[in-house]
Amino acid sequence: MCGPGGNHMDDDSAAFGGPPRAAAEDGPGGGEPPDDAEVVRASLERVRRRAGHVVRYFFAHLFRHHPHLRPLFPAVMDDQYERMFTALTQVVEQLGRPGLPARLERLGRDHRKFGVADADYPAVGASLVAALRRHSPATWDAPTEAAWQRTYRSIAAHMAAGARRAAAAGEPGCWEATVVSHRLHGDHTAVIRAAVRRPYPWLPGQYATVEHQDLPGVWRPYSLAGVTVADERERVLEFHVGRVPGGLLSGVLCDTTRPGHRLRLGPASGSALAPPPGTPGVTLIAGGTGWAPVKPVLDELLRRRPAPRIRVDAVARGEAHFYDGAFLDGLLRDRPWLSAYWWYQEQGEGLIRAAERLHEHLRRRRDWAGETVYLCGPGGFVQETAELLFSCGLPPEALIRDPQPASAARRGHVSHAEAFLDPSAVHWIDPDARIGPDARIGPPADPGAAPPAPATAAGPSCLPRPAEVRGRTRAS
Ligand SMILES: NC(=O)C1=CN([C@@H]2O[C@H](COP(=O)(O)OP(=O)(O)OC[C@H]3O[C@@H](n4cnc5c(N)ncnc54)[C@H](O)[C@@H]3O)[C@@H](O)[C@H]2O)C=CC1
Repeated sequence: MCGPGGNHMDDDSAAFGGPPRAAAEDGPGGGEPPDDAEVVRASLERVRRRAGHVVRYFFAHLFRHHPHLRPLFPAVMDDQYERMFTALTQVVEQLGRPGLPARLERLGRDHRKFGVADADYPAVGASLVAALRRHSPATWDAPTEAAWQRTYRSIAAHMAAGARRAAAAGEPGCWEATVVSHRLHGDHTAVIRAAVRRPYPWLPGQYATVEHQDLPGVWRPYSLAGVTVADERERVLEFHVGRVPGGLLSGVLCDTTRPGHRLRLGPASGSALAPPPGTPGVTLIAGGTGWAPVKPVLDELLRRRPAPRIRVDAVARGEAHFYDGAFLDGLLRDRPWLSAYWWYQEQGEGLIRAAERLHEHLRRRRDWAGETVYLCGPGGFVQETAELLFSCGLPPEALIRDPQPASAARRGHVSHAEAFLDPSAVHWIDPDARIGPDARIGPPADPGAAPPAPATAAGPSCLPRPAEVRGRTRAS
């Protein structure tokens, strides 16, 4: 399915293509004869440079033949074109991987928020094949069409199965939420709290897709920065939204959102969760609003018995951009043993100066053995920090992160010219990567656990207040 209104890659990522012939015939989890995947991959590669035309044709075909589907998509489709082709490419790359059927079922579950019905899947498949056929005049043949048909039927079957399972379990297609508070920090980051009137199952580290009443059909993923049980019926969800230049939803969420506005939320998704129990030492590294998923993971770690050794490193583009300072102050006041550093660039310094300070600090550490690192933030920041950690000796499996895959830019382009003009045009979070091999799955939080006793095993960098931390940082 092409993610009607779906604007994040998890909505769209498994939208087309899918498990190979054997999976279609044998049911979820079947084996893969390589031919369908190979044929489909080669066929997609041939239209890559005409991707812009392919996706426009696809949507025109879909809406011409099935006009009832048009309202499921955003009014302005430009963004959707790029996302659709990115998603299509991503799924095709994953064909034959063992995790794909389960991923597709999660995707089908998530698509319930759009109001997608079982009957819509064949319509999407027919338009997809029509668009590919139209743009491969010299190479399209009967075996290619048959491979696409089988692949698509299989993916649709898995998605529909996931949707049916969620419905049978009584899960709503989406959660209606009401904004209860909105705070804008440094004209850049909004902290939004929204209440839902029914249980919202989630785990620290997960994200939810969000739609605002003023932008129907525009869904974006935001990490859950916390879910508070207000009373028996009400849960309050916290989101941290950084303004994305030219972004649709982030602008509305930062600038015009007010208490009382209505949001809709998809189910909590993603598996870059807290490290497993028994992890002796955890370093939490956040850049900008990458703090959002780190906050509940930290909260969960602090509840553990015995508490692991915890170090926090938060990076921001300026002192005013530490938007959660009050929370952090409180945390450090109550837990003087907690090691926390804040890194930011001075006025006039380049954007990456703060990251460079953090990197100098990480380079000096010698205690990576047995350490688990949770890393989140801008794609470039995550990439560079991950490379640094590996060079310090951290094994890849000890890093939990939400990476933006290196190939994201390549996948995101919808026209030949764009690929050359702006080789790094894709900026949105890649939720699909969260369920890839880089993400590690941890246990649910233990909300009943008591707070940890002050630890004596704190490292040498135990600093009680951000101001002191910043002073120390500057000196380093
Ligand atoms: N779960 C997830 O994967 C989440 C990911 N994010 C991502 O984190 C980002 C946060 O954006 P903002 O808050 O606007 O952060 P920002 O643009 O203000 O950057 C924060 C800090 O990161 C460092 N940084 C930024 N780009 C860098 C680069 N290319 N190389 C080295 N250091 C760099 C800078 O030192 C900067 O001070 C967004 O891209 C968002 O998609 C945010 C929340 C959750």
